[in-house]
Amino acid sequence: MIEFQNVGKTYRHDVVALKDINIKIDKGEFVFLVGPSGAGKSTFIKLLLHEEQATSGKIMMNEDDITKVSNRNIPLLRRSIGVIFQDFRLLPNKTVYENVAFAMEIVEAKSREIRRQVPMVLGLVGLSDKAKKYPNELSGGEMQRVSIARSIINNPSIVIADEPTGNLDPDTAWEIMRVLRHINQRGTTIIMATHAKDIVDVMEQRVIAIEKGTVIRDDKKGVYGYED
Ligand SMILES: Nc1ncnc2c1ncn2[C@@H]1O[C@H](COP(=O)(O)OP(=O)(O)OP(=O)(O)O)[C@@H](O)[C@H]1O
Repeated sequence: MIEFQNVGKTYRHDVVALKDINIKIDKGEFVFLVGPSGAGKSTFIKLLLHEEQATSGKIMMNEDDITKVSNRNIPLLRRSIGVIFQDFRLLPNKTVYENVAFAMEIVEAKSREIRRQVPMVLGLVGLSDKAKKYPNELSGGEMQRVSIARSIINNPSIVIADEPTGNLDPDTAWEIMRVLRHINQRGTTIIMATHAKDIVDVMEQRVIAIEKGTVIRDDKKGVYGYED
């Protein structure tokens, strides 16, 4: 469960990115975050990851107020959240298998666990036959599936996807959405910031629209609602 209580974020020089945000997201929800460029979507995500500090308010994640988390515990917080980016961010000198395994190595998982989990998760995203390939031998859709595998390998309760289909053609984008929906159906909360109108309109999931730093819509089965 995630809850924003009266959350505001003002950057330097009085740039107000978010003001008085009140949002509750339950475990297992699939949420689209939409809004024009500069509306505050990335800031919302950065606050969840503790990459930026809220200026006011509380952000509850499960039972904890993460605005109060100590520096020592930030890595632990980040581990409970998987992240997927538009530009994949894979390690070019590691194979598909190694890219995913690396996310387990940094949390000091046992080798036996790694050997068991990585093939399972690669199977889940449909990449079992690409385990030995390097990122430059993959298509965009395959690279994004590696990044999804990496995001879920440590079993986070939440996955945040920031424009995950932004670099993909429409068919490949839908492949990625099927994988994300599958992960959501296994119980993982998904928060996806996107400008992909077609995807939002067809998926009929919760849509939170942010404009000029405030939530202007929050619909259970929402639509994109913009022309771009
Ligand atoms: N580090 C920063 N310092 C100062 N202002 C910032 C910083 N990051 C973002 N902003 C400002 O905060 C506001 C919200 O930006 P944010 O990146 O959250 O928007 P966004 O909705 O993610 O946009 P996009 O769809 O283009 O990614 C904008 O006015 C932006 O210029």
